[in-house]
Amino acid sequence: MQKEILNFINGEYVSTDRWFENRNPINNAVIGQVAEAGKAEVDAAVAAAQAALKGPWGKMTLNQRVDLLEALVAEINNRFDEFLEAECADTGKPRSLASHIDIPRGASNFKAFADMVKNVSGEFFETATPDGSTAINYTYRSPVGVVGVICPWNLPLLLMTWKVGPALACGNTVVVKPSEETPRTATLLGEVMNKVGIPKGVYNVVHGFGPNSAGEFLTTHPDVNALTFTGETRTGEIIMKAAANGSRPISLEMGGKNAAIVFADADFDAAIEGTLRSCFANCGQVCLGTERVYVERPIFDKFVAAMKAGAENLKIGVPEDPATNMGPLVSKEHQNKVLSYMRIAVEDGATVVTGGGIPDMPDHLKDGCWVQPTIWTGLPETARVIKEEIFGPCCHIAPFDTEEEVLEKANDNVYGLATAIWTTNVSRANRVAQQMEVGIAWVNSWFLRDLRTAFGGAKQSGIGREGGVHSLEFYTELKNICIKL
Ligand SMILES: NC(=O)c1ccc[n+]([C@@H]2O[C@H](COP(=O)([O-])OP(=O)(O)OC[C@H]3O[C@@H](n4cnc5c(N)ncnc54)[C@H](O)[C@@H]3O)[C@@H](O)[C@H]2O)c1
Ligand SMILES: O=C/C=C/C=C(\O)C(=O)O
Repeated sequence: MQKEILNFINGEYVSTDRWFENRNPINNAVIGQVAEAGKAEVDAAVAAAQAALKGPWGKMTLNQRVDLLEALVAEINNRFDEFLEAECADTGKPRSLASHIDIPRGASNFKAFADMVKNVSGEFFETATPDGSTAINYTYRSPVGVVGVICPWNLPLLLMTWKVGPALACGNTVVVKPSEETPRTATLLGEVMNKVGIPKGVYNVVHGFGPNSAGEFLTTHPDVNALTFTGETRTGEIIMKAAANGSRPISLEMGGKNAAIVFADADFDAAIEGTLRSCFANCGQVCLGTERVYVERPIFDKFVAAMKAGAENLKIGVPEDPATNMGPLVSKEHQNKVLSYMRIAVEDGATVVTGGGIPDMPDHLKDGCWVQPTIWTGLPETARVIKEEIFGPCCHIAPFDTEEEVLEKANDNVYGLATAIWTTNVSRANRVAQQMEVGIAWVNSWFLRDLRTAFGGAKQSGIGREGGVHSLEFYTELKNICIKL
């Protein structure tokens, strides 16, 4: 396990004289030191990214780029176990989860966008001209240039490559600022970039924090042509303001307070399995996860009882234990935030169906960032744990009687990222999904991902859509060329 985690600039690992701690959330032990990038390092990374655009990378054909991206996929898979160990060390998440979601998607994101750029077509019009002749009009896409990529800590490799994949596929270069909580896999990817022959300067990594650190230095850098961010809405607003200087495009994937809606005619077992996953997977640290569950009254009591049993059956433990279903939260800071909401729920009069505190852990894990999977009922819709994003393994379950009522409640939130609707009535599923004010609606499923589909949030959950051809809108500059014949 790497003890010193360095920046990756212009194809080389770069140290600095400022270090911050890298901790493992299962026991909060310091497992490494991270070299914090200052303004000089961010300037060097941006300059390297600019130079690469004018160097071999900028001169490559689409097919040459696609071949390199496909080589990236193969090499990430060759080093699968190293990425797995690094991701689990940073996050404490179960290996069973990271080996099925985080690392495979870390590779397949590159494949998805290599395929997309290979197969996407443009526009062509034959235009009659006033002089009786014709002209042809067609579109041509160019890279936007240097893309600043700011990433969160919950799915570090997946969410970083979800941005770097299309950016590189479209011929851009990137400067990545991973979360300070989870620096390892983005750093390891630098070795893979060098190994497969991605030219130096195409992929750069600068470590640090937000304000007055690498994050701010990157988002305010005048030579960064576009900014893509995934993280909290408040942070996204700050970055949006920074992007305004120089009128730079932004792509924002932000917070959520997602609702699951369970109708009485749902496949009960499927709804329980899917809702348990959407509430507790990744210790509830998934932006698409559920923190509000609305259940049609006839099955409410049975549903709450089944959710309680499922939550209490979750094995909380360390990544390497194959029986582990749920790991810790990412940090002490986040653990304190989630525990504060558990206190707030009780103060507001919630019935604690299960959880609400810290699980008993063996002595060697007692200092970890653990929290119990928690279910509440009985709160009014105005309660803070129903309005505010907690980003932990907790949900409030409430009954409803009509479609109109549940739509009103589910949509009454500043966020609008995702929803999961459980019903066997397809017409109702379609009707309800269309009326949900979100970017992503799953029916009888959750987190089922086709990377060609549009992905993003409505309201305060995001700006823009990425995925498939939708990523072209952000990662390319579209030009119309008109030739008079
Ligand atoms: N919509 C999505 O697809 C999606 C996906 C994952 C996570 N999220 C959201 O992310 C949040 C959890 O992640 P987080 O705690 O890392 O978010 P965060 O906003 O605290 O940090 C995200 C990143 O922004 C950086 N940052 C912070 N302040 C900055 C500033 N002023 N300038 C530049 N960079 C700055 C951080 O260092 C980090 O790398 C949750 O709200 C979750 O909903 C959304
Ligand atoms: O925590 C948020 C998860 C986001 C997932 C994706 O962006 C994806 O699946 O592409």
